[in-house]
Amino acid sequence: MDALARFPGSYWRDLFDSRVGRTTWPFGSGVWSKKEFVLPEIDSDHIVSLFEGNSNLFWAERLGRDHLGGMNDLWVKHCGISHTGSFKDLGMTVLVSQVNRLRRAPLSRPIAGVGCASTGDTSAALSAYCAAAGIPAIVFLPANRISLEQLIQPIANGATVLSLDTDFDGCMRLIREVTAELPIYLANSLNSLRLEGQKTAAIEILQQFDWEVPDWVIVPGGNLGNIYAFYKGFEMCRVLGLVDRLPRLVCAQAANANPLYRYYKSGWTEFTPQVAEPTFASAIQIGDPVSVDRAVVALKATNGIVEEATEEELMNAMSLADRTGMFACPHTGVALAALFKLRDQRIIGPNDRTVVVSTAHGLKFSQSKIDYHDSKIEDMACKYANPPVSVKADFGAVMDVLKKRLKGKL
Ligand SMILES: Cc1ncc(COP(=O)(O)O)c(C=O)c1O
Ligand SMILES: N[C@@H](CCOP(=O)(O)O)C(=O)O
Repeated sequence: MDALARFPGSYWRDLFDSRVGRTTWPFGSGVWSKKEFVLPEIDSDHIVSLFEGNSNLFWAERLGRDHLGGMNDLWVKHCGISHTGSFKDLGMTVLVSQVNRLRRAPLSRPIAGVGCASTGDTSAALSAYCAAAGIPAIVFLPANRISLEQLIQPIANGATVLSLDTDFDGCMRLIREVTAELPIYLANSLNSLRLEGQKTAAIEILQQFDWEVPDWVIVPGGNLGNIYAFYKGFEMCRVLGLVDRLPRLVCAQAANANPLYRYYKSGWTEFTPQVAEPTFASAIQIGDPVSVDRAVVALKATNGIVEEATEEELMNAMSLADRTGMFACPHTGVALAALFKLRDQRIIGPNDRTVVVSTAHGLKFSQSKIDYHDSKIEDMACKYANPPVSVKADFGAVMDVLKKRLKGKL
Protein backbone atom coordinates (compact mmCIF):
# COMPACT_ATOMS: atom_id res chain seq x y z
CA MET A 1 0.00 0.00 0.00
CA ASP A 2 2.89 2.37 0.77
CA ALA A 3 4.34 1.82 -2.69
CA LEU A 4 0.95 2.31 -4.37
CA ALA A 5 0.29 5.46 -2.33
CA ARG A 6 3.28 7.16 -3.96
CA PHE A 7 0.92 7.88 -6.87
CA PRO A 8 -2.31 9.91 -6.54
CA GLY A 9 -5.73 8.28 -6.99
CA SER A 10 -6.13 10.06 -10.34
CA TYR A 11 -3.03 8.21 -11.65
CA TRP A 12 -4.60 4.84 -10.89
CA ARG A 13 -8.00 5.83 -12.25
CA ASP A 14 -6.43 6.97 -15.53
CA LEU A 15 -4.20 3.89 -15.78
CA PHE A 16 -7.08 1.46 -15.22
CA ASP A 17 -9.36 3.38 -17.58
CA SER A 18 -6.65 3.34 -20.28
CA ARG A 19 -6.59 -0.48 -20.19
CA VAL A 20 -10.32 -1.06 -20.78
CA GLY A 21 -10.85 -2.95 -24.02
CA ARG A 22 -7.10 -3.45 -24.59
CA THR A 23 -5.69 -6.68 -25.93
CA THR A 24 -2.12 -6.22 -24.67
CA TRP A 25 -1.40 -9.25 -22.47
CA PRO A 26 -2.54 -9.50 -19.72
CA PHE A 27 -4.45 -6.20 -19.46
CA GLY A 28 -7.51 -7.32 -21.42
CA SER A 29 -8.56 -9.25 -18.29
CA GLY A 30 -10.64 -7.25 -15.83
CA VAL A 31 -8.48 -8.70 -13.05
CA TRP A 32 -5.06 -8.19 -14.62
CA SER A 33 -5.92 -4.72 -15.87
CA LYS A 34 -5.48 -3.91 -12.16
CA LYS A 35 -2.33 -5.99 -11.80
CA GLU A 36 -0.55 -3.44 -9.59
CA PHE A 37 -3.40 -3.74 -7.04
CA VAL A 38 -3.57 -7.54 -7.29
CA LEU A 39 -0.21 -9.30 -7.61
CA PRO A 40 2.37 -6.73 -8.76
CA GLU A 41 5.46 -8.92 -8.67
CA ILE A 42 4.26 -11.67 -11.00
CA ASP A 43 5.86 -11.88 -14.43
CA SER A 44 3.18 -11.53 -17.10
CA ASP A 45 4.44 -14.76 -18.72
CA HIS A 46 3.38 -16.71 -15.64
CA ILE A 47 -0.18 -15.43 -15.68
CA VAL A 48 -2.95 -17.93 -16.43
CA SER A 49 -5.86 -15.83 -17.65
CA LEU A 50 -9.05 -16.75 -19.48
CA PHE A 51 -10.06 -13.10 -19.90
CA GLU A 52 -12.15 -12.99 -16.76
CA GLY A 53 -13.76 -9.85 -15.37
CA ASN A 54 -15.05 -6.85 -17.34
CA SER A 55 -18.53 -8.20 -16.64
CA ASN A 56 -21.72 -6.42 -17.50
CA LEU A 57 -23.19 -3.91 -15.06
CA PHE A 58 -26.82 -4.35 -16.01
CA TRP A 59 -29.21 -1.45 -15.43
CA ALA A 60 -32.19 -3.26 -13.90
CA GLU A 61 -34.53 -0.54 -15.04
CA ARG A 62 -37.79 -2.50 -15.26
CA LEU A 63 -37.20 -4.50 -12.09
CA GLY A 64 -36.51 -1.32 -10.12
CA ARG A 65 -39.27 0.78 -11.60
CA ASP A 66 -42.08 -1.78 -11.73
CA HIS A 67 -41.35 -4.06 -8.79
CA LEU A 68 -39.31 -2.13 -6.24
CA GLY A 69 -41.37 0.99 -5.68
CA GLY A 70 -39.95 3.08 -8.53
CA MET A 71 -36.27 2.48 -7.82
CA ASN A 72 -34.45 4.33 -10.58
CA ASP A 73 -30.81 3.52 -9.95
CA LEU A 74 -30.73 -0.26 -9.58
CA TRP A 75 -27.91 -2.27 -11.16
CA VAL A 76 -26.93 -5.92 -11.31
CA LYS A 77 -23.24 -6.75 -11.60
CA HIS A 78 -23.19 -9.93 -13.67
CA CYS A 79 -20.08 -11.62 -12.27
CA GLY A 80 -21.50 -14.96 -13.42
CA ILE A 81 -21.13 -14.06 -17.10
CA SER A 82 -17.63 -15.44 -17.14
CA HIS A 83 -15.55 -18.32 -18.49
CA THR A 84 -16.83 -20.96 -16.04
CA GLY A 85 -20.08 -19.17 -15.21
CA SER A 86 -19.34 -17.72 -11.79
CA PHE A 87 -17.35 -15.00 -10.00
CA LYS A 88 -14.83 -17.62 -8.91
CA ASP A 89 -12.85 -17.04 -12.11
CA LEU A 90 -11.78 -13.64 -10.73
CA GLY A 91 -9.93 -15.23 -7.84
CA MET A 92 -8.84 -18.41 -9.54
CA THR A 93 -6.82 -16.65 -12.23
CA VAL A 94 -4.69 -15.12 -9.47
CA LEU A 95 -4.29 -18.27 -7.43
CA VAL A 96 -3.45 -20.54 -10.37
CA SER A 97 -1.07 -17.93 -11.82
CA GLN A 98 0.83 -17.83 -8.56
CA VAL A 99 0.98 -21.64 -8.40
CA ASN A 100 2.21 -21.64 -11.99
CA ARG A 101 4.94 -19.19 -10.99
CA LEU A 102 5.91 -21.24 -7.92
CA ARG A 103 6.15 -24.49 -9.91
CA ARG A 104 8.39 -23.02 -12.59
CA ALA A 105 12.10 -22.23 -12.49
CA PRO A 106 13.71 -20.49 -10.72
CA LEU A 107 11.37 -21.15 -7.76
CA SER A 108 10.61 -24.77 -8.81
CA ARG A 109 8.46 -25.57 -5.78
CA PRO A 110 7.33 -29.23 -5.58
CA ILE A 111 3.57 -28.54 -5.80
CA ALA A 112 1.91 -31.73 -7.02
CA GLY A 113 -1.48 -30.16 -7.65
CA VAL A 114 -4.11 -27.73 -6.46
CA GLY A 115 -7.14 -28.82 -4.44
CA CYS A 116 -10.40 -27.44 -3.14
CA ALA A 117 -13.64 -28.34 -1.44
CA SER A 118 -16.55 -26.97 -3.37
CA THR A 119 -20.26 -26.48 -3.73
CA GLY A 120 -19.65 -26.49 -7.47
CA ASP A 121 -18.33 -23.14 -8.63
CA THR A 122 -14.86 -23.06 -7.05
CA SER A 123 -14.24 -26.57 -8.43
CA ALA A 124 -15.32 -25.52 -11.93
CA ALA A 125 -13.04 -22.50 -11.92
CA LEU A 126 -10.10 -24.36 -10.41
CA SER A 127 -10.40 -27.18 -12.94
CA ALA A 128 -10.58 -24.86 -15.94
CA TYR A 129 -7.60 -22.68 -14.94
CA CYS A 130 -5.52 -25.72 -13.96
CA ALA A 131 -6.37 -27.45 -17.23
CA ALA A 132 -5.30 -24.34 -19.15
CA ALA A 133 -1.98 -24.30 -17.27
CA GLY A 134 -1.40 -28.08 -17.28
CA ILE A 135 -1.52 -28.31 -13.48
CA PRO A 136 -3.35 -31.24 -11.79
CA ALA A 137 -6.59 -30.24 -10.01
CA ILE A 138 -8.22 -32.23 -7.21
CA VAL A 139 -11.77 -31.36 -6.18
CA PHE A 140 -13.80 -32.59 -3.20
CA LEU A 141 -17.53 -32.34 -3.84
CA PRO A 142 -20.48 -33.14 -1.57
CA ALA A 143 -22.29 -36.00 -3.35
CA ASN A 144 -25.71 -35.13 -4.78
CA ARG A 145 -25.60 -31.57 -3.53
CA ILE A 146 -24.38 -29.70 -6.58
CA SER A 147 -26.02 -29.10 -9.94
CA LEU A 148 -25.35 -31.41 -12.89
CA GLU A 149 -23.98 -28.50 -14.89
CA GLN A 150 -21.48 -27.76 -12.13
CA LEU A 151 -20.51 -31.42 -11.74
CA ILE A 152 -19.71 -31.88 -15.40
CA GLN A 153 -17.32 -28.92 -15.46
CA PRO A 154 -14.37 -30.45 -13.51
CA ILE A 155 -15.06 -33.85 -15.05
CA ALA A 156 -14.75 -32.38 -18.54
CA ASN A 157 -11.64 -30.40 -17.60
CA GLY A 158 -9.86 -33.57 -16.48
CA ALA A 159 -9.71 -32.87 -12.73
CA THR A 160 -9.59 -35.64 -10.13
CA VAL A 161 -13.15 -35.47 -8.82
CA LEU A 162 -13.93 -37.00 -5.43
CA SER A 163 -17.65 -37.20 -4.70
CA LEU A 164 -17.92 -37.51 -0.91
CA ASP A 165 -20.87 -38.58 1.20
CA THR A 166 -20.82 -35.47 3.34
CA ASP A 167 -21.82 -31.84 3.02
CA PHE A 168 -19.61 -28.92 1.91
CA ASP A 169 -18.38 -28.28 5.45
CA GLY A 170 -17.30 -31.94 5.69
CA CYS A 171 -15.44 -31.63 2.36
CA MET A 172 -13.76 -28.46 3.60
CA ARG A 173 -12.51 -30.14 6.76
CA LEU A 174 -11.13 -33.05 4.71
CA ILE A 175 -9.31 -30.93 2.14
CA ARG A 176 -7.66 -28.92 4.91
CA GLU A 177 -6.40 -32.15 6.48
CA VAL A 178 -5.23 -33.54 3.14
CA THR A 179 -3.42 -30.36 2.07
CA ALA A 180 -1.62 -30.33 5.43
CA GLU A 181 -0.23 -33.81 4.59
CA LEU A 182 0.37 -33.72 0.83
CA PRO A 183 2.05 -31.11 -1.41
CA ILE A 184 -1.34 -29.98 -2.70
CA TYR A 185 -1.95 -26.25 -2.74
CA LEU A 186 -5.28 -25.19 -1.17
CA ALA A 187 -7.45 -23.15 -3.52
CA ASN A 188 -10.38 -22.20 -1.30
CA SER A 189 -10.90 -18.59 -0.28
CA LEU A 190 -8.98 -19.12 2.95
CA ASN A 191 -6.14 -18.40 0.58
CA SER A 192 -5.99 -14.62 0.24
CA LEU A 193 -4.78 -14.83 -3.38
CA ARG A 194 -8.37 -15.68 -4.29
CA LEU A 195 -9.67 -12.56 -2.58
CA GLU A 196 -7.08 -10.38 -4.30
CA GLY A 197 -8.67 -11.34 -7.61
CA GLN A 198 -12.27 -11.22 -6.41
CA LYS A 199 -11.83 -7.68 -5.05
CA THR A 200 -11.41 -6.39 -8.61
CA ALA A 201 -15.18 -6.75 -9.09
CA ALA A 202 -15.59 -3.91 -6.58
CA ILE A 203 -13.00 -1.77 -8.38
CA GLU A 204 -14.72 -2.54 -11.68
CA ILE A 205 -18.07 -1.34 -10.31
CA LEU A 206 -16.50 1.99 -9.31
CA GLN A 207 -14.90 2.26 -12.72
CA GLN A 208 -18.20 1.47 -14.47
CA PHE A 209 -19.82 4.32 -12.52
CA ASP A 210 -17.01 6.68 -13.60
CA TRP A 211 -15.51 6.40 -10.13
CA GLU A 212 -18.71 7.35 -8.31
CA VAL A 213 -19.47 5.25 -5.24
CA PRO A 214 -22.84 3.44 -5.12
CA ASP A 215 -24.89 3.67 -1.93
CA TRP A 216 -25.44 -0.07 -1.49
CA VAL A 217 -23.85 -3.29 -2.71
CA ILE A 218 -25.67 -6.55 -1.97
CA VAL A 219 -23.66 -9.79 -2.07
CA PRO A 220 -24.91 -13.35 -1.47
CA GLY A 221 -22.76 -15.03 1.20
CA GLY A 222 -21.74 -18.64 1.83
CA ASN A 223 -18.11 -19.31 2.78
CA LEU A 224 -17.92 -15.51 3.17
CA GLY A 225 -14.75 -14.72 1.27
CA ASN A 226 -16.51 -12.63 -1.35
CA ILE A 227 -18.14 -10.10 0.97
CA TYR A 228 -14.68 -9.39 2.37
CA ALA A 229 -13.18 -9.21 -1.13
CA PHE A 230 -15.72 -6.53 -2.06
CA TYR A 231 -14.90 -4.58 1.08
CA LYS A 232 -11.18 -4.88 0.35
CA GLY A 233 -11.59 -3.58 -3.20
CA PHE A 234 -13.66 -0.60 -2.12
CA GLU A 235 -11.47 0.17 0.88
CA MET A 236 -8.28 0.04 -1.17
CA CYS A 237 -9.74 2.56 -3.62
CA ARG A 238 -10.75 4.81 -0.73
CA VAL A 239 -7.39 4.67 1.01
CA LEU A 240 -5.49 5.28 -2.24
CA GLY A 241 -7.71 8.23 -3.16
CA LEU A 242 -9.53 6.80 -6.20
CA VAL A 243 -12.82 7.49 -4.39
CA ASP A 244 -13.73 9.24 -1.16
CA ARG A 245 -16.11 6.90 0.64
CA LEU A 246 -17.37 3.31 0.96
CA PRO A 247 -20.75 1.90 -0.04
CA ARG A 248 -22.84 0.13 2.58
CA LEU A 249 -22.54 -3.64 2.13
CA VAL A 250 -25.37 -6.12 2.57
CA CYS A 251 -24.60 -9.82 2.90
CA ALA A 252 -27.58 -11.98 1.92
CA GLN A 253 -27.92 -15.58 3.11
CA ALA A 254 -30.42 -18.34 2.46
CA ALA A 255 -32.55 -18.88 5.57
CA ASN A 256 -31.64 -22.57 5.33
CA ALA A 257 -27.92 -21.75 5.64
CA ASN A 258 -27.74 -18.58 7.69
CA PRO A 259 -24.99 -18.73 10.34
CA LEU A 260 -23.85 -15.15 9.60
CA TYR A 261 -27.41 -13.83 9.76
CA ARG A 262 -27.88 -15.40 13.18
CA TYR A 263 -24.55 -14.03 14.35
CA TYR A 264 -25.56 -10.54 13.14
CA LYS A 265 -28.95 -10.80 14.89
CA SER A 266 -27.14 -11.70 18.12
CA GLY A 267 -25.41 -8.30 17.91
CA TRP A 268 -22.21 -10.07 16.89
CA THR A 269 -22.02 -11.72 20.31
CA GLU A 270 -22.25 -15.40 19.43
CA PHE A 271 -21.23 -17.28 16.31
CA THR A 272 -22.58 -20.81 16.11
CA PRO A 273 -21.74 -23.02 13.14
CA GLN A 274 -24.69 -25.05 11.93
CA VAL A 275 -25.50 -28.01 9.71
CA ALA A 276 -26.82 -26.16 6.69
CA GLU A 277 -30.12 -27.38 5.25
CA PRO A 278 -30.67 -27.96 1.53
CA THR A 279 -31.45 -24.82 -0.43
CA PHE A 280 -32.04 -24.03 -4.09
CA ALA A 281 -29.09 -21.68 -3.62
CA SER A 282 -26.99 -24.83 -3.29
CA ALA A 283 -23.64 -23.10 -3.75
CA ILE A 284 -24.18 -21.29 -0.44
CA GLN A 285 -25.36 -24.31 1.54
CA ILE A 286 -22.57 -23.73 4.04
CA GLY A 287 -22.93 -23.87 7.83
CA ASP A 288 -19.37 -23.23 9.00
CA PRO A 289 -17.95 -20.49 6.75
CA VAL A 290 -14.16 -20.22 6.80
CA SER A 291 -14.11 -16.44 6.39
CA VAL A 292 -16.66 -15.48 9.01
CA ASP A 293 -14.23 -13.17 10.83
CA ARG A 294 -13.34 -11.38 7.62
CA ALA A 295 -17.04 -10.91 6.86
CA VAL A 296 -17.58 -9.26 10.23
CA VAL A 297 -14.71 -6.84 9.55
CA ALA A 298 -16.27 -5.94 6.18
CA LEU A 299 -19.75 -5.42 7.59
CA LYS A 300 -18.67 -3.41 10.61
CA ALA A 301 -16.48 -1.12 8.48
CA THR A 302 -19.27 -0.36 6.03
CA ASN A 303 -22.20 -0.04 8.45
CA GLY A 304 -23.38 -3.22 6.78
CA ILE A 305 -26.46 -5.36 7.13
CA VAL A 306 -27.09 -9.10 6.95
CA GLU A 307 -30.43 -10.30 5.53
CA GLU A 308 -31.87 -13.72 4.84
CA ALA A 309 -34.27 -15.18 2.29
CA THR A 310 -36.56 -18.19 2.48
CA GLU A 311 -36.71 -20.66 -0.38
CA GLU A 312 -39.92 -19.13 -1.68
CA GLU A 313 -38.56 -15.59 -1.41
CA LEU A 314 -35.36 -16.38 -3.27
CA MET A 315 -37.06 -18.36 -6.03
CA ASN A 316 -39.69 -15.66 -6.56
CA ALA A 317 -37.08 -12.91 -6.61
CA MET A 318 -34.99 -14.86 -9.14
CA SER A 319 -38.00 -15.57 -11.33
CA LEU A 320 -39.21 -11.98 -11.26
CA ALA A 321 -35.75 -10.79 -12.26
CA ASP A 322 -35.85 -13.28 -15.15
CA ARG A 323 -39.11 -11.72 -16.28
CA THR A 324 -37.29 -8.41 -16.68
CA GLY A 325 -34.61 -9.80 -18.97
CA MET A 326 -32.15 -11.50 -16.66
CA PHE A 327 -31.45 -15.21 -16.25
CA ALA A 328 -30.47 -15.13 -12.62
CA CYS A 329 -29.18 -17.98 -10.45
CA PRO A 330 -30.82 -18.78 -7.09
CA HIS A 331 -27.94 -17.10 -5.20
CA THR A 332 -28.65 -13.88 -7.05
CA GLY A 333 -32.25 -14.57 -6.02
CA VAL A 334 -31.11 -14.49 -2.38
CA ALA A 335 -29.50 -11.08 -2.90
CA LEU A 336 -32.55 -9.77 -4.75
CA ALA A 337 -34.90 -11.05 -2.04
CA ALA A 338 -32.79 -9.16 0.52
CA LEU A 339 -33.20 -6.05 -1.61
CA PHE A 340 -36.99 -6.50 -1.67
CA LYS A 341 -37.01 -6.70 2.13
CA LEU A 342 -34.77 -3.68 2.62
CA ARG A 343 -36.93 -1.65 0.22
CA ASP A 344 -40.10 -2.72 2.07
CA GLN A 345 -38.54 -1.57 5.32
CA ARG A 346 -37.53 1.74 3.63
CA ILE A 347 -33.91 1.08 4.57
CA ILE A 348 -32.94 1.33 0.93
CA GLY A 349 -34.57 4.38 -0.66
CA PRO A 350 -36.04 4.68 -4.18
CA ASN A 351 -33.20 6.91 -5.38
CA ASP A 352 -30.35 5.03 -3.71
CA ARG A 353 -27.82 3.77 -6.22
CA THR A 354 -27.87 0.04 -5.49
CA VAL A 355 -25.84 -2.80 -6.97
CA VAL A 356 -26.91 -6.43 -6.60
CA VAL A 357 -24.04 -8.83 -7.24
CA SER A 358 -25.05 -11.73 -9.44
CA THR A 359 -22.58 -14.47 -8.62
CA ALA A 360 -23.32 -17.24 -11.13
CA HIS A 361 -24.96 -17.80 -14.48
CA GLY A 362 -28.55 -19.02 -14.28
CA LEU A 363 -27.77 -21.77 -16.80
CA LYS A 364 -25.75 -23.56 -14.11
CA PHE A 365 -28.93 -24.02 -12.07
CA SER A 366 -31.47 -24.84 -14.73
CA GLN A 367 -33.12 -27.71 -12.77
CA SER A 368 -34.31 -25.28 -10.09
CA LYS A 369 -35.90 -23.13 -12.78
CA ILE A 370 -37.48 -26.14 -14.47
CA ASP A 371 -39.01 -27.28 -11.16
CA TYR A 372 -40.27 -23.76 -10.44
CA HIS A 373 -41.89 -23.25 -13.84
CA ASP A 374 -43.41 -26.75 -13.61
CA SER A 375 -44.86 -25.74 -10.20
CA LYS A 376 -43.35 -28.95 -8.93
CA ILE A 377 -41.93 -27.58 -5.68
CA GLU A 378 -43.62 -28.74 -2.51
CA ASP A 379 -45.15 -25.98 -0.37
CA MET A 380 -44.30 -23.28 -2.89
CA ALA A 381 -46.90 -21.32 -4.84
CA CYS A 382 -44.38 -20.60 -7.66
CA LYS A 383 -46.30 -17.43 -8.42
CA TYR A 384 -44.22 -16.43 -11.44
CA ALA A 385 -44.29 -19.88 -13.06
CA ASN A 386 -44.59 -19.69 -16.83
CA PRO A 387 -45.06 -23.26 -18.09
CA PRO A 388 -45.03 -23.95 -21.81
CA VAL A 389 -48.47 -24.51 -23.34
CA SER A 390 -48.93 -27.81 -25.17
CA VAL A 391 -50.99 -27.18 -28.28
CA LYS A 392 -52.11 -29.35 -31.16
CA ALA A 393 -50.21 -28.45 -34.35
CA ASP A 394 -53.31 -26.94 -35.84
CA PHE A 395 -53.94 -23.32 -36.95
CA GLY A 396 -57.24 -22.97 -35.10
CA ALA A 397 -55.91 -24.40 -31.85
CA VAL A 398 -52.83 -22.14 -32.00
CA MET A 399 -55.00 -19.06 -32.71
CA ASP A 400 -57.27 -19.87 -29.76
CA VAL A 401 -54.34 -20.01 -27.38
CA LEU A 402 -52.79 -16.78 -28.68
CA LYS A 403 -56.08 -14.86 -28.58
CA LYS A 404 -56.60 -15.93 -24.98
CA ARG A 405 -53.04 -14.98 -24.02
CA LEU A 406 -53.11 -11.63 -25.83
CA LYS A 407 -56.64 -10.69 -24.77
CA GLY A 408 -57.07 -6.91 -24.80
CA LYS A 409 -53.76 -6.42 -26.62
CA LEU A 410 -54.72 -7.44 -30.18
C1 LIG B 1 -22.84 -18.80 -7.00
C2 LIG B 1 -22.29 -18.43 -5.67
N1 LIG B 1 -22.79 -17.36 -5.07
C3 LIG B 1 -22.33 -16.97 -3.86
C4 LIG B 1 -21.35 -17.67 -3.22
C5 LIG B 1 -20.88 -17.17 -1.90
O1 LIG B 1 -19.58 -16.68 -1.93
P1 LIG B 1 -18.70 -16.77 -0.64
O2 LIG B 1 -18.46 -18.22 -0.37
O3 LIG B 1 -17.44 -16.08 -0.97
O4 LIG B 1 -19.47 -16.14 0.46
C6 LIG B 1 -20.81 -18.83 -3.79
C7 LIG B 1 -19.82 -19.67 -3.12
O5 LIG B 1 -19.84 -19.82 -1.94
C8 LIG B 1 -21.29 -19.20 -5.06
O6 LIG B 1 -20.78 -20.26 -5.68
N1 LIG C 1 -19.50 -21.61 -3.36
C1 LIG C 1 -18.20 -22.10 -3.18
C2 LIG C 1 -17.91 -22.60 -1.80
C3 LIG C 1 -16.43 -22.56 -1.50
O1 LIG C 1 -16.05 -21.25 -1.42
P1 LIG C 1 -14.58 -20.70 -1.56
O2 LIG C 1 -14.78 -19.34 -2.11
O3 LIG C 1 -13.99 -20.73 -0.21
O4 LIG C 1 -13.81 -21.55 -2.50
C4 LIG C 1 -17.95 -23.14 -4.26
O5 LIG C 1 -18.41 -22.94 -5.37
O6 LIG C 1 -17.32 -24.14 -4.02
